[in-house]
Amino acid sequence: MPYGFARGSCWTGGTPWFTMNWNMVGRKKTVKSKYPVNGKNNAAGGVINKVIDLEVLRLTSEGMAVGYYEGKATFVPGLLPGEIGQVQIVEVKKNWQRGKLLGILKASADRVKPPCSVFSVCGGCQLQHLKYEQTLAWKKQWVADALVRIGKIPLDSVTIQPTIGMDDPWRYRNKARLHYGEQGILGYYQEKSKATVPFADCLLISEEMNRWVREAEELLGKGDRKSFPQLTSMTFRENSRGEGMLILDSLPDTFLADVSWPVAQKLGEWVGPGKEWKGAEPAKEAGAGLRWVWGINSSGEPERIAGQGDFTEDVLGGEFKISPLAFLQVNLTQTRRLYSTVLDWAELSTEKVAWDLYCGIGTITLALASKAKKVWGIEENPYAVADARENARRNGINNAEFIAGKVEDTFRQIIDRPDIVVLDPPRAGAHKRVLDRLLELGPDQIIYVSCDPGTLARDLEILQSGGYRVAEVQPVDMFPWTVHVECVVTLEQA
Ligand SMILES: C[S@@+](CC[C@H](N)C(=O)[O-])C[C@H]1O[C@@H](n2cnc3c(N)ncnc32)[C@H](O)[C@@H]1O
Repeated sequence: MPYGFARGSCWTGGTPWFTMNWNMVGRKKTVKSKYPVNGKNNAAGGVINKVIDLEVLRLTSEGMAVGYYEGKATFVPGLLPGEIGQVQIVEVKKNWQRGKLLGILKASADRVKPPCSVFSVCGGCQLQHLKYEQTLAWKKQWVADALVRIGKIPLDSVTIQPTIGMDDPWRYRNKARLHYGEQGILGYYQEKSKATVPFADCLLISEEMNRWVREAEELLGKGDRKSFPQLTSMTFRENSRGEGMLILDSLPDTFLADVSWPVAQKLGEWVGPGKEWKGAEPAKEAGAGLRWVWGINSSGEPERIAGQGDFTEDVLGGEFKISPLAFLQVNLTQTRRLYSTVLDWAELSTEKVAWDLYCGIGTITLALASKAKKVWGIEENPYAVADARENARRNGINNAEFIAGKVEDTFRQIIDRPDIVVLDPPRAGAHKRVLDRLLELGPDQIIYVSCDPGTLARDLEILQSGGYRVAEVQPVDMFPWTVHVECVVTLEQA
């Protein structure tokens, strides 16, 4: 799914740092090691159920505490560096073992009480037990470790800035994906599990979005869900004006063919009609509140169920239309800081051509276009490309051109050589063909935006081996209280 609540770990996570190698952030080999849940294997020299005292040295990239017991790396959730915990061993492997925390014997001065009542079971946040400033320091360190260990980039050759944090790091998410649990209750998934965690108030989303979740449960869950049992999950999005969009996943074809008319009518009454539903109430006045309901049909296409007009967001002074399946960064406050860093670092002039690869709805593209001679954007999601073209029109930009398709398959359609390339790939990083092409073309500057330090470092090593120098790295806390971190990196010809 191209949208959803950022769950659990980054994809390099789960593997202890000491066993990480290039392949583990490579393109072919998928890392499956995710601390298996049953602990039957004790053929590796450890003792299942043994209770030990463990001193924690550091956190893994998944936020898991790690210390050594009799020379064996031991992983435990819930502890912090410097702490000593009483731990029961639940799984033993040749090189590592996993434990369950029984109690904290020595607490860190950086420990805080997690404000969320379901923090210990929900897979959404991993760091609510650590002081916010320390989470920022830990994220900078995680980026530095990845650059050194995976990217082979000497730390004395690059400036890594402190992580840009938030003044108020709560209720920042503009999107949440919920799953049905027992009795039609909506919740997030638990860490590494499909079991749902119901919640009364998720502190990462607005109070308003929390209310929509509860209303959706009433309308679509507890009562009417049996009219469309295939509906297993849904996504809410909210813009900075407090307007909301609900996207229902995997609708049975019959839903859109009116069989579930009572449900559709309820949705129409909730947000105002979109389709010409029989007997629907007139559309509500525009304004804050849930305004749109879309369904994803069995072909994976979005269909409007209720609400009129477009879901839009204001980014750096521009107005952007966002289709239900198009990507938008989940934290608008930090997105503005991220994009401002890109714009500050981009050495652009009206003589220069820029490429914006993996451009989404064209947010970065259009910001670059106002300073450049011409900007080319490439994006594979057809709905996002249509939005990008519409967004250029709405914002009066006529020097940006968009290509629909995978970057690795379409970059040769761009007829202008770039002076500067911005790339913002998904978590898996850039395709090797894309990096090779950049090395062939040799733009003066490459700005790499990434949400995964592991794949970022892997790709930076390739660019560095091909003649670029990593000049500066700016981590941005796009996902407070989680182990995720966003980075902007500028590279110049060595
Ligand atoms: C991290 S988002 C960045 C989007 C945009 N730069 C922004 O800030 O909103 C990555 C984008 O790359 C797109 N994408 C993923 N794989 C792609 C590929 N191989 N070629 C082109 N676009 C791709 C996704 O659809 C998504 O819109």
